[in-house]
Formats: sequence, structure tokens, C-alpha cells
Amino acid sequence: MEAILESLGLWGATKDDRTPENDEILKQLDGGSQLMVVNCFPPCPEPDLTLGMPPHSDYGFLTLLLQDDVEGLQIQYKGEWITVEPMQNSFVVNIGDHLEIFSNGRYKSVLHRVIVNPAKLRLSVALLHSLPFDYMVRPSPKLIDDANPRRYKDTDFATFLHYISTCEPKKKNFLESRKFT
Ligand SMILES: O=C(O)CCC(=O)C(=O)O
Ligand SMILES: [Fe+2]
Repeated sequence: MEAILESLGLWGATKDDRTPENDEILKQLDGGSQLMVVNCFPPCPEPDLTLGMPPHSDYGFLTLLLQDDVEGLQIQYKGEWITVEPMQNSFVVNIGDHLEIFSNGRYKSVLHRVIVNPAKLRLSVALLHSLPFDYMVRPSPKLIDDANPRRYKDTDFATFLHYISTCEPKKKNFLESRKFT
């Protein structure tokens, strides 16, 4: 997390990194929610007729994903679906919606989906690291200026739950709903 703050120019640039804002976000991330999701995708004889998981972006800050050796995960890049080749003993690190909002759009949460395999069962384990459920996520004030106006509304888990209970999450549309148009 400190490396991400550093990449955003919020940490590491000066000797005095212990600003109240950095302390606050690191404390909140330390005390945030950690969710482990184990996904099992059985083989499907007609893989073109279905999806293992529909297109979505992850709600939290960062997701660490462990895939087995069966292909299935795809990310959307320049409008195309690209397969993320499984690599032994490694995690895929996905940017979630919180980080896109906190960074005021400098990081982009990734739209991804899972396709199914005609012959093999596939397993994956997703570790979702999020800010606390009651925490109001908003763009860092240091990343807002005249050249980079604030791009996202404040959001929390209750807003997210309300959103997904009232609409079909077919794409990255929760995040779209938090953008100022
Ligand atoms: O199975 C995968 O590779 C991805 C799973 C996923 O996107 C999720 O659990 O949010
Ligand atoms: Fe996901």
C-alpha cells in the first residue's frame, strides 16, 4: 500500500510522509475488510453458451488472485478480451474500484470475466482487500486540482449494496454510477 501511495506522489517524495491523510488511509487499510473467495468453475460441454463469471470490476482496493493451471480469466483491454495466462506460484493483482476512486482515476480498476473450459474444472482463490465497510471512500484531496478535477462521488459499502440490489451487474457499472458526468 505504501508503494501505491508513493506511485501517486503521496508518499516517499519528502522526508515528512506522516501526514494525517497518509496515516489515515494506511490505518484504514490495515483495519479494512479482507475477504477470501474460492471459485469453482465446473467443465461445461458448451462453453460458448455461458460464462463462469460475468464482466465486473472488483469493489475493493486490491485483489490478489491465485489461479490454478486452467485458463479462464480474461481482462478487457482496448475493447478486446485478453486471456491472463496462469503462471505457477504467482498472484494476479487486480486494481479495484476503491483504488480508482482514491487515486481520482490515475489507477483504473480492471474489467474482467471468467470463461469456462469444455473439459477441465477450474479453481481460483481471490483475496479481496477493501477499506472498512463503513468507510467513505473519496479521491485523495492531493490528487484534485484545476487540471485534475474531482472525478468521483463519495461512496461506501451501503451505496454499493443498494446499487447491486437494484441493477444487474453486467459490466463495470457501479463505478460508472459514482463518476461525475
Ligand atoms: O476466477 C478468476 O480468475 C476470477 C475471479 C473473480 O474475478 C472474482 O472472484 O472476483
Ligand atoms: Fe473479480
